Amino acid sequence: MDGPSLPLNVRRLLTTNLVVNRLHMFVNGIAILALFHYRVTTLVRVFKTRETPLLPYLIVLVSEIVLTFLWVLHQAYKWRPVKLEVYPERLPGDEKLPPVDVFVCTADPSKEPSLGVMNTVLSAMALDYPPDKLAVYLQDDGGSYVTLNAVREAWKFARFWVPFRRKYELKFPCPEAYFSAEESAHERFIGSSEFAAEKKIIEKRYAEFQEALGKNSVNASDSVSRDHPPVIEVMTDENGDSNLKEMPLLVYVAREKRPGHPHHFKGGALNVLLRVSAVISNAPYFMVLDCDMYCNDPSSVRQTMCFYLDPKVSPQIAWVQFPQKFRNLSKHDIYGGSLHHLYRIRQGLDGLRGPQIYGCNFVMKREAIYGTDKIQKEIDLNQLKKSFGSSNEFIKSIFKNYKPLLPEDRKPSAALQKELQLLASCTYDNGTQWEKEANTMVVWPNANSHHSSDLSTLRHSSVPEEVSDPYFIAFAFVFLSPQLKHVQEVVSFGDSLWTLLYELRVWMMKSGACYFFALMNAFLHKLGLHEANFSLTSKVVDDEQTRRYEQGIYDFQVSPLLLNPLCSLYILNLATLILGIPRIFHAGDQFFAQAFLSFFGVIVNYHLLEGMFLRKDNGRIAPSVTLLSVAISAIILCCGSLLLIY
Ligand SMILES: O=c1ccn([C@@H]2O[C@H](COP(=O)(O)OP(=O)(O)O[C@H]3O[C@H](CO)[C@@H](O)[C@H](O)[C@H]3O)[C@@H](O)[C@H]2O)c(=O)[nH]1
Ligand SMILES: [Mn+2]
Repeated sequence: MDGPSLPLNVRRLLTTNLVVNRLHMFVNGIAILALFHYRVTTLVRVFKTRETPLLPYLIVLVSEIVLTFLWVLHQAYKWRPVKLEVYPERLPGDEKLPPVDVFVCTADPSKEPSLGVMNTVLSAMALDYPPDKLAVYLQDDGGSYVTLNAVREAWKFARFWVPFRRKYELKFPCPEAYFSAEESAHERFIGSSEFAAEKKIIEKRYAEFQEALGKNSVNASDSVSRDHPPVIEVMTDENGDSNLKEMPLLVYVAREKRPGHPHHFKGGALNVLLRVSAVISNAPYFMVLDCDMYCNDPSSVRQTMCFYLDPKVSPQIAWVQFPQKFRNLSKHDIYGGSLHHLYRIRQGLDGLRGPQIYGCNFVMKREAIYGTDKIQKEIDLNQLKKSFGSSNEFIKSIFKNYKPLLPEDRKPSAALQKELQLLASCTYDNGTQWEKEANTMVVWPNANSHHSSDLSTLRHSSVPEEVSDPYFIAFAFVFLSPQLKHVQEVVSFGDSLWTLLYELRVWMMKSGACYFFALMNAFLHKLGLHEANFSLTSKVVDDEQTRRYEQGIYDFQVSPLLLNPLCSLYILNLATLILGIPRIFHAGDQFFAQAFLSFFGVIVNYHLLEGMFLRKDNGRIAPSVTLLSVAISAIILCCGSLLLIY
């Protein structure tokens, strides 16, 4: 046995990366300063002599200030990269582990097929954790009987899957992943005939389960209701003779929905889950999963306990964030779906005060989100009601030693049912502090909010420079050094060089489309002209799209609104390159840098050119989008020429 003094987690400094990062920061910083020196002196000269129009210089200066500001902020990610290591095998015995509640959110069985959602639920139930300390809640924002039936089926299948996973220590807690993974052929008990026989039975049961869900999912979209009372069902065995202690708790929750009542999307769903679970299991920790994010490793919750049970680390942390890992990525990961740039950022954040929350796949302290570590015993009850709403039971649950109300047979008493109806009602948190703070805390769509940190100096040099000018070197350096740094990061992370191109493309596409609209949204929201909105991502697999993705062909079947700015920029860039070529021949190296940057943009984003003009398949950019973009870029080009004249 390992002695108690062995650490549960270790923070290893990535020294080589740290040195490379800081050196790069220093040198690149000096080059940026040189660039600003050049800019300011040129600007002063132009201002005095008025030899050329002033405006383009000012625009470039402002964009450079913004980019430099972003660059400086991003250096935090690189300041102190560390790697966290955990040793779950050193954790104390099961009796000392704290309970954990798992929250899974789903919203619409026609866009989020039941089989996938139930696989997420099953993967959480099959985690390597004491079953009497694990409770899985599925919150159904569709209020759909299709989902409720699917949970009942999942419970039946889980009765076999959970003990099977545990008995044979399978590496995949998610049945779908287990049955489709090649690695499952290397499981520990693969040689045993008993295992083989049992596996066969489970496989058959899984096939039956799949079939049942298939039948159940007919009319999935009609089953969705936006006007219904709360429905909460704790799964249990009807005959009551089996040993429930060996199964984690499984609870279906559909919070009340009424037209005209804001429901705050996933944030609202999580709030209801926090309240409902408080009176059922009230675990001090909760894990949040999106319905398509199954647990990939049976030990994941144990891994988080390596932080929470470490008395030195635990008081300083509110959550432990897992990386999101995607299955079925194609060889050419054209959309950067591996999210490795986020992994790299995480190493930096771990070295500071820890990562941001990604919106799912994290384990959080209940206390941290309640803010209750500050509550003193003597606090006034009315004060608490202002924060936590009117339920006495919920308020009692905040204090230590609270015993949740669910009896051992998992059949809620009438009193508990009444409490649950109250806690899952859509008006529960009206007027409370909770409504003001917590709903907005989780609801903000945070996907796509991460920049690829390495690239923000990309467009730094963009105004006439002669190759022979000494400042040209500074410009060239500021352009090249982030690219080289990006190469170093990608390669040292073990990714292929293609990743460079794909990450660059995704970054440019996000900048030209997503960030642009996000900015507009933020402005409109500030002006009160726009309500926060959320449209559910469809998880239904489209064969044609999958085929294109496998072949590394971009799919442009998205809203034209997103494509227009991107295509207009591309065409603009292409046009200036073509129009500028004769000038390069006349004026020689004076335009080299400009021409090179345009050329770089055209080449990196070649997939847009292809999508607009060369492809014929359904995934191409619609001709109407191309036409509109040509028109927009022509207008910008004309305006630009006018600007240059004055
Ligand atoms: O009204 C709603 C809308 C969504 N969801 C659920 O929220 C999750 C995320 O929705 P999805 O459409 O998959 O959003 P994505 O853009 O893929 O998700 C990103 O953005 C979300 C919102 O910030 C984060 O929660 C996710 O972790 C992050 O991956 C899913 O399980 C949904 O079922 C609800 O429960 N109620
Ligand atoms: Mn999602």
